Amino acid sequence: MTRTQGVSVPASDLDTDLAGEREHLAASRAALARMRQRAEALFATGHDVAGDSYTAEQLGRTLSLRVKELADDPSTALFFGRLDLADGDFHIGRRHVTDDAGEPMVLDWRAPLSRSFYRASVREPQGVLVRRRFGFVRGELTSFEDEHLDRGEELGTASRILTEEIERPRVGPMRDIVATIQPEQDELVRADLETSVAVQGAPGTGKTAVGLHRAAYLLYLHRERLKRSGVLVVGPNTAFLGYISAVLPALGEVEVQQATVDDLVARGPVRGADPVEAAVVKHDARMAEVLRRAVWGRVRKPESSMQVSDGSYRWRIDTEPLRRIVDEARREGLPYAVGRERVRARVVALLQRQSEYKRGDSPSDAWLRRMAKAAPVTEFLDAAWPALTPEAVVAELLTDPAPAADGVLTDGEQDLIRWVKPPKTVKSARFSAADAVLLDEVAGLLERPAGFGHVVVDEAQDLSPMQCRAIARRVEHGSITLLGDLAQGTAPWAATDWRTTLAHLGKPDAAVVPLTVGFRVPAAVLALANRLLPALGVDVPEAVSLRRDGDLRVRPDADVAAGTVAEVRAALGHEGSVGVIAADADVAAVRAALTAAGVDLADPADLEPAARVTVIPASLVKGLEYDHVVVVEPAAIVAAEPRGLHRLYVALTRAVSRLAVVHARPLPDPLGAAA
Ligand SMILES: Nc1ncnc2c1ncn2[C@@H]1O[C@H](COP(=O)(O)OP(=O)(O)OP(=O)(O)O)[C@@H](O)[C@H]1O
Repeated sequence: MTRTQGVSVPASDLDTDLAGEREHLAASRAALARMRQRAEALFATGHDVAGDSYTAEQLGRTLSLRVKELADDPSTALFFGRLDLADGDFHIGRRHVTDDAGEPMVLDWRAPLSRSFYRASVREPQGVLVRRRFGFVRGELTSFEDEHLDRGEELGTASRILTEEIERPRVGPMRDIVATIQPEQDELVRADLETSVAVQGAPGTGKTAVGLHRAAYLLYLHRERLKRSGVLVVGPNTAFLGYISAVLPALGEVEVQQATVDDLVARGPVRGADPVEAAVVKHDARMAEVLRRAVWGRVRKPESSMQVSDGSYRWRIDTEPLRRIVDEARREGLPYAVGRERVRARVVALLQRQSEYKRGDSPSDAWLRRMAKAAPVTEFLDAAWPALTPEAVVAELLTDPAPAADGVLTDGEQDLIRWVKPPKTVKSARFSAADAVLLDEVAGLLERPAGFGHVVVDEAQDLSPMQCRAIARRVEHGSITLLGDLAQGTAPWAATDWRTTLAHLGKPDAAVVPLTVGFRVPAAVLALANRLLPALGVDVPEAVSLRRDGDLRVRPDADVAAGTVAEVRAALGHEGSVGVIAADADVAAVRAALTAAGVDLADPADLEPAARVTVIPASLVKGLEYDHVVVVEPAAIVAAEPRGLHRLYVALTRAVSRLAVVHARPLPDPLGAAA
């Protein structure tokens, strides 16, 4: 049963220790149940104790979240580690558990003291005498592993419990890694709230895991502040967001917003589509200047004086003061819509001064409001500083780009974005996904959006400059954790260096930190994928796999469908999930072949599917992983798009244990040469 490493104690002592730990686990579980009961009782009486309905609602919300947070999932370990320090020992787990007297039974992994669990080493023991890691099987404590740092014992990545955790078959959505966060990951997780950082990591180095744990850590440390502003996780698509959606709730965090960039900028349904060449222009950083001109180009120099009557008197403001008001407001650098109201307020202030002078006392608030809405004031504003909507600005630009784009975009680029058939009204315009990003840029010029305290951006290599700006607007006063791999960039505008991306995100000075230890892809599989790296045109460090176990098969087969069925059948002989990745256009045929062969297929959108086999288009597989991956016809995946080799690199690096490559056509060059 129990085998601890590096410790020379008799087996009976180990058993005693294990029994003691199990007792502590049972007592902690009971204490947690009592904490939950107390929270539930409070929840039930919340309405009676709250003074008014608003407070009752707030209190009810807080308490119901608290009840949710205190849920005990018997299948996961309540604690996974222990630190023996000179002045006592502490169990480290997913959340604080206290006994009835308020004494800690389990420390939250995010507490300052828990840091040593992840970082202490023989060289820097940080006061730790012994670090103990626990092994669990289905929530049952079955083993532990001690490192006597005080005696120079240190396991590092040789830890059996770490190895077992990494090699555990994957089923269902992504899991948290609190029990086994590695020191270089922990450094990123626990960076200050003010710190923005870009993490360049090869496939499977734990970037997504780091980003999610960082969000949980920041929420723990800055709960109140971040509750007000919010934390946002941006991912590449909804399949990915579904896959990661369980991690933060498992860590007790149920209030983090998760969105794709498209969700973030959506103002209405996407009803149009762009040819890729047009999308490339629309996503280019120069569009920011074009749109700035399109908006600010609407401000006109006042050409005439204004006369306003309040029923008793007629007031007049000359052209010159009106010009001054407009010029000054322009120079103040306010958002456009705020500037318009500023101009209105200053015009009314001039009228007020005249009235005071004439009448000898201040006009009433009602008078001020009436003047602000008076027809001549609004007419003046509409001419000098017209009210705008993002839709109207973008529609006008796409109908006739020249006024705003001349000198910024070439004639050819203007032709690409010009509508062939302009819509009759702005309302009937069929805006595309790329247009939504432009609409968002304009909305940001008109009014500043509310910002988040922290934003985690995953798969960031695929963000366009304009998408980066959309995120930047929402995190101007907050910080960013940027996660990505330049080698996995598949968008036409994919980043080739992080500095440029960071600049577009408004965090030009953020550090770029590499992660190179691979926790997913076995060494043999990684060796195959790494052959593609020199052809990908980016300068990134290779991952070094922690996994020696995996298996790689390359299967030339004139009948790809039959070969795929055979590989899937072989895969089903092992435990775990099976992902079949094919070029998007081939997916239907692959599904049909497997179904005809009697293989049950899971719906890719189903997070806890009954069937183990999922057929997934290459374009949607980013960020996901399966125990066994079958890549169908690499040549077709490469041929499907300009950055097809990058797409293939992504597909080949989804395997946790085994990869099979089935092909009838020759393998793409970098693979074929050495296969
Ligand atoms: N410290 C760790 N302990 C155990 N498992 C880990 C650790 N770090 C990462 N993993 C596991 O390795 C796998 C890959 O992690 P993750 O998806 O975060 O990598 P990634 O760098 O985002 O990969 P990709 O570039 O392919 O999106 C996941 O199953 C994750 O749980």
